[in-house]
Amino acid sequence: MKNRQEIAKTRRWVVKIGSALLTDDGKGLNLEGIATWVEQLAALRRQGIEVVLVSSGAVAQGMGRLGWKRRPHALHELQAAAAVGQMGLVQAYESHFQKYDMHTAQVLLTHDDLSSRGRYLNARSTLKTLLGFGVVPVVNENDTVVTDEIRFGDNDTLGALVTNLVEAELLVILTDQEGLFDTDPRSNPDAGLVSEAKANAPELTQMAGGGHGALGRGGMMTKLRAARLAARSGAATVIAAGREPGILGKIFSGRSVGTLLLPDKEPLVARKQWLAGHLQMRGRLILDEGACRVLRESGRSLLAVGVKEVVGDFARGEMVVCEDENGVEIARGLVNYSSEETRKIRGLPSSRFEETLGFVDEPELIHRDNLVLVG
Ligand SMILES: Nc1ncnc2c1ncn2[C@@H]1O[C@H](COP(=O)(O)OP(=O)(O)O)[C@@H](O)[C@H]1O
Ligand SMILES: N[C@@H](CCC(=O)OP(=O)(O)O)C(=O)O
Repeated sequence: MKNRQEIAKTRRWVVKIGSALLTDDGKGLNLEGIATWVEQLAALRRQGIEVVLVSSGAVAQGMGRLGWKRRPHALHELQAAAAVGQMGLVQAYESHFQKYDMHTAQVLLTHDDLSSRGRYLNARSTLKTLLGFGVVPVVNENDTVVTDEIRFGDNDTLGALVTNLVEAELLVILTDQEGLFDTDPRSNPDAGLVSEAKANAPELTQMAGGGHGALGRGGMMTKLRAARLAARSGAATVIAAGREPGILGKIFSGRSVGTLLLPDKEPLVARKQWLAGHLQMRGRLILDEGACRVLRESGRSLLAVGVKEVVGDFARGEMVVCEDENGVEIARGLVNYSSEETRKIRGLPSSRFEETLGFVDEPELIHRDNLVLVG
């Protein structure tokens, strides 16, 4: 994406709503706010945009339900509050989306889910399947099970990782400020709004250095970092005021609201670079002539039926090299089945996976989105 006019052409967004907005200055869950955001999200859906919602607010809502006045420090108490509060949070979203005949799905993620390759693929295919069914996934960190060291801590980072995961083109971070200012507007009334910048521009780091609000966790620094993470898969980020009426529609129509942080690369280029450069190869698949031709000429997914031999040990989600029978590398990709499973299903059509393995994941051995051609 190069400018705001291109936002209307995007098809998949991640929208993150922060604690600062959701918890109504500590007075419990901001149900009025939720009603207006859901209305706007439903309108986006009617424009053909698929949306993953990343919502904070579980801890604050749980504190309200348990009658606690102050945020506890003990991790187990925070985790208990989150478990109680998450119920209220998803209830609120589900009942509001129902008014628009839309379904929601609760998705709780930990850092492990996104850093382990196998779970990464699982989370990715579940989220994409939900989007395909027109469901709005409501994502939060799985506060109940995470330990201190591996907490995302703030949902900005989680929003960015989900953006990478589902290859969204836009990450929208709704917060209690109009966007990124050149200094913290809470402590400096003359602070000026940054309307547009490259996510990786070094001068932004100092601007975002202020603290965070009483209820939020990350402040602007984690939002800037999130924009930089999102840019790694070619997504743009808009940081904007959740309380401004119709804010999502304004962003969609290219109005100059909030801060637009642009990636350096287009999504496809970014993804292919990531696939090609950042992962260790774990094994090799030797393909027959037909499979080589299909990959080279039509850019389709690799099916097990075209695999002649499997070399090495790999797990689901790991990177493998695809070669022709003369050892010439054709492509690399993330494989949907382990080496042991692939040995059993090589040469077979996907209709026979279930009888052979006792289960079936994806019908493709390597999905074309996870495949990069070499040369
Ligand atoms: N340069 C800046 N521009 C805008 N806000 C900033 C800046 N530096 C720090 N902040 C603070 O970040 C807060 C928003 O972050 P946070 O409280 O974590 O919200 P959320 O819960 O929405 O993530 C603002 O209320 C503001 O005080
Ligand atoms: N997972 C936590 C949210 C963490 C949090 O507050 O993040 P943020 O909205 O980025 O300041 C919760 O639901 O309470």
